[in-house]
Amino acid sequence: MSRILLVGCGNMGGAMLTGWLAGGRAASEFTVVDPFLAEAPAGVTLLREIPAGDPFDVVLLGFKPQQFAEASVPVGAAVGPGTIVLSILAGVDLATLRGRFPQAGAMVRVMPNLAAAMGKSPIGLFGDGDGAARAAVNALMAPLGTAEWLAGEELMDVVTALAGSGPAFVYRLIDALAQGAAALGLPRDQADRLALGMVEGAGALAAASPLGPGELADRVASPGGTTRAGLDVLDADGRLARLMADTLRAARDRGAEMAAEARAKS
Ligand SMILES: NC(=O)C1=CN([C@@H]2O[C@H](COP(=O)(O)OP(=O)(O)OC[C@H]3O[C@@H](n4cnc5c(N)ncnc54)[C@H](OP(=O)(O)O)[C@@H]3O)[C@@H](O)[C@H]2O)C=CC1
Ligand SMILES: O=C(O)[C@@H]1CCC=N1
Repeated sequence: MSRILLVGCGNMGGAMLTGWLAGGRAASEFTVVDPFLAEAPAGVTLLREIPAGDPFDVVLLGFKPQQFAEASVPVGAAVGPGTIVLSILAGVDLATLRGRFPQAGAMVRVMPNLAAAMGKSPIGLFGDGDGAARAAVNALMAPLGTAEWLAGEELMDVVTALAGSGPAFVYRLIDALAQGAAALGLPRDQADRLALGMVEGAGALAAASPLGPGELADRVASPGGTTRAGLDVLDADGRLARLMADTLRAARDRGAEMAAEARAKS
């Protein structure tokens, strides 16, 4: 039984809370501080300000990076030498976070996505603290998905682009597939259903298969068939690969800019 404080419980903090509760953690372990959140799940304490009293075991920073300079100040009162502070803030680097919470037992950057609510999020981790703190973070992340510690902090912005922002890129792809099918005459609602079902099944199959995505694509493509004709369009001049590389680079670079903005303000 831990005392866990969520500071900012919007889309992402809320998804993590949902995942933890669905994974069996007791609601009574959680306190949420959020200025306007109308209600918290049953049994979770909802407050408007950081409470006085003993430091929490875990504090999750769940507000936006642009709010860091102001929102992080009162949080210090909830952090002691035994506290693990987790930050899901895109960009904001470990040194900036540490500067604000020098007393924390461990400071760990966490990059999940909204599928944490279903226990299906990839999660990038980078931080300090000892082996016991790392083990505690691993246990905390387990109900939310698959966590991986990163070898260097510079990789955090890449993982943010891939694992954190990635769902939005996939949603755009699903939409574009449906739009393309609709342009070829399929009713739009039917195109939406089929595109989503196809992506769901393809993802599940890839996750269950020992084959990599390249090999799986080749299995779909019969020689001289329809798939090869489509793949030839995606692959011409590395079109899709270049588009994805540009997309991830833009997201990665924005993370670095946000880190600089937070550094300058704190
Ligand atoms: N959305 C996503 O898919 C992902 C987001 N992230 C990260 O998660 C964080 C939150 O993003 P997201 O959930 O999308 O944003 P939201 O705006 O949905 O959530 C932020 C929450 O923090 C609250 N808040 C604002 N100021 C304070 C304060 N001073 N103290 C406590 N709470 C405060 C907000 O309240 P109010 O709305 O009233 O201002 C809001 O409920 C960001 O740092 C982002 O980088 C990381 C991975 C994925
Ligand atoms: O868009 C953002 O900045 C956040 C971080 C990753 C997903 N959402």
